[in-house]
Amino acid sequence: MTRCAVFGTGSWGTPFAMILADAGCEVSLWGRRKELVDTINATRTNPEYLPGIELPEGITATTDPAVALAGADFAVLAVPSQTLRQNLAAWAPLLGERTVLVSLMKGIELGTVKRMTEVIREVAGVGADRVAVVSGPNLAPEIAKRQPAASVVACADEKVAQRLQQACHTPYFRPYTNTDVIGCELGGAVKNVIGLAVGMADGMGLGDNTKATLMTRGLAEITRLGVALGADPLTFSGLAGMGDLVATCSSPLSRNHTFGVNLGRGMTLEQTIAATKQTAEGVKSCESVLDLARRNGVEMPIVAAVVDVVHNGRPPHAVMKDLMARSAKPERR
Ligand SMILES: NC(=O)c1ccc[n+]([C@@H]2O[C@H](COP(=O)([O-])OP(=O)(O)OC[C@H]3O[C@@H](n4cnc5c(N)ncnc54)[C@H](O)[C@@H]3O)[C@@H](O)[C@H]2O)c1
Ligand SMILES: O=P(O)(O)OC[C@H](O)CO
Repeated sequence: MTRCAVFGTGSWGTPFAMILADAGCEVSLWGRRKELVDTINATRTNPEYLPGIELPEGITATTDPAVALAGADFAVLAVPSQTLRQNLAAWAPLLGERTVLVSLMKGIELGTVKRMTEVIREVAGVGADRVAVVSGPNLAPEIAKRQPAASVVACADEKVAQRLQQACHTPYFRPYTNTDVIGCELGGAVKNVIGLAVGMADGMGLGDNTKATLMTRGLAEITRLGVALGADPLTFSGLAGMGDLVATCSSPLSRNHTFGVNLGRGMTLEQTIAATKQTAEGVKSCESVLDLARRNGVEMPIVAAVVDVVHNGRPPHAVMKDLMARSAKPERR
């Protein structure tokens, strides 16, 4: 039987553990808080992140990373991106020689501008064939209700991607394989930033033309960055690109979208942060994405506008006006 360790008992780690268990894997779910771990084991629910959802029997929670990783074929990482490096440094010595590390995270590390698989390879000292990504339109509350969804499992080694695909394939979760790790990761990280921009437009009361414009030009920015970093441009018209962008930018379930709505309605950054209980990765990653783009000579005006609002305190309506005042251009260049 396939054994999986899932690190993170939050909004996505918990339903992903559910997917793996429903697909027939034995799952050990690591959490840092003993009270929550005990509650999960005692009640087979995670009342803090997935209230009202019964977890399958194949999941056992633990606070001990060594217990979680014992005999694990896959170690699935679902903690906030900016905490990965520090957490993984503690877990890496406990990894088996063949354990494949799977990133569910959609962020870019601040300062180093590294993708999560780059951080994983560096900290765990593993090759590209032992690192995979799962990314797609996967709003956790819908998956927890077992509503049909698809996703992409990407690994440089297609055979590894196929093994992971099998490990997380259920009647409600349909994973497709891809070998474009860079494209899948960038699609996930940058759509969060575009989700913030579309949320702001929503919050300002702007309509569907504005939102469609931000999404489409946002996808052009994602693709431009991806191509500069060696991704396959076709990845961005797939589930990890356009698919995830559509889900995030249109759903009130998206934390990034909701964060943007609150800013667009006139809440201050402090008020918005206080109102956000879970991880909205784009809030930090907008800065690292812009940094990554600048280091590679890629222009990302929507991402820059989001940074201006979120980190430089400019009002959303002012940055929207600036975006519209940019010089006229051909659609493709
Ligand atoms: N929620 C979704 O719908 C969804 C879907 C796809 C991908 N993701 C991605 O999954 C990743 C995790 O997001 P989430 O939605 O589960 O977030 P979350 O805020 O719901 O949960 C984060 C989990 O990490 C734990 N955590 C927080 N800080 C930590 C630290 N310093 N050390 C160790 N653990 C820590 C929290 O206790 C919690 O269990 C993000 O990168 C997100 O973009 C989320
Ligand atoms: O809630 P968000 O904004 O982190 O989005 C969740 C997922 O990434 C959607 O695929």
